[in-house]
Amino acid sequence: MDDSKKKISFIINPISGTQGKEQILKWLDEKLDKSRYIPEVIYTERAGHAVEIAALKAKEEAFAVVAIGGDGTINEIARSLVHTKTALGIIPCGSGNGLARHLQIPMDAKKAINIINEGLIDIIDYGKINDVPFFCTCGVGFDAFVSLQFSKAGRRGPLIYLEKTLLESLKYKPETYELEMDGSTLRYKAFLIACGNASQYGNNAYITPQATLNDGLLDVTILEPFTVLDVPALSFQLFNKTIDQNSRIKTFRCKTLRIHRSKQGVIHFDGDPMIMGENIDVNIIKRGLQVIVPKNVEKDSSNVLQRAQDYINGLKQINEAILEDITHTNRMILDKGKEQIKKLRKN
Ligand SMILES: Nc1ncnc2c1ncn2[C@@H]1O[C@H](COP(=O)(O)OP(=O)(O)OP(=O)(O)O)[C@@H](O)[C@H]1O
Repeated sequence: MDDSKKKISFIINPISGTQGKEQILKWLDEKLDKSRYIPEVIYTERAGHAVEIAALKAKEEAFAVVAIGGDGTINEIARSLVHTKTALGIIPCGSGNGLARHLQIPMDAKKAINIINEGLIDIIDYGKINDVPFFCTCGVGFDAFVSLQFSKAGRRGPLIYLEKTLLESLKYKPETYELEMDGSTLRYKAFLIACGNASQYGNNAYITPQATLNDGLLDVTILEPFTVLDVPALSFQLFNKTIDQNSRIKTFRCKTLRIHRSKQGVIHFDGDPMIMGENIDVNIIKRGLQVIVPKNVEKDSSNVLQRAQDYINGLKQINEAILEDITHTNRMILDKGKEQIKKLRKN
């Protein structure tokens, strides 16, 4: 074996996102720099499998393990790579791709393979919610609640996520939380508390717009209860990277955060739900993960046009979800009406 070549493993999550993975495998075969890398491809067989594969590769001191999946797959791989010599690579293939978008890794798999060929490494922070690592965002409240609903939904993709979000937001009741941050304590009634290592949930929805991956700090966004009138501004600002300017939003930056709530409930880490107790500790571990990153990144690549396009795409999806919901609601009202007429006729 040629010792100058580096071992690199590609882990494919077959259920991530909506895109087929066969084409990516073809491009890998065509485009990966074989003079530099000795590649292997492994498909995950179940949730959690990528944690085991990545741990084995880190033990073998492979140069990198590349996630072909979304933030959930990245989370499983990266948690086994923290504080090792093995870097994380990403070929974005999920529904949201929050970490890849933050790092400006192209959504086009061919371009993402080129970045792996260049092999430039950066070292980034990661976070922990209680003992569970996260790399993008974690949180409590409505977004955690939706991630639980989403995991049960069976179908994946951004539209179904939005559809679920709209339906559930009508029923969701904000909770009161006590927050301890670097020595001070505050109480908030909040719709959600989002903690960002990176700036977005995915799909360019910037919930912690000022977060950076190398400041050793946690960016916290608290969304206080809001009315239907606030929704257009909130959704525009979410995609426009300016949600921190909304009057319903409070933002903080801290090293450690303790969230206390009245009862146990759901949290999310990188979009995956988990039940946790009343006390939740969130903190950032500085410079814990090596990642393959693009060479040329713009300071703020999402220019006004790109953001406007993201916003319009978001609105289109929301409209489609609302239409589908209205049709469904109308159908239910109609069915109920028919039943009542039947009953009246019988009486
Ligand atoms: N072979 C498999 N079968 C079933 N589930 C799997 C398998 N491999 C991985 N998983 C699980 O699939 C979940 C979803 O994967 P992932 O988050 O990468 O995709 P996504 O949800 O479409 O993208 P994103 O998180 O970017 O929105 C992960 O939490 C992981 O545990």
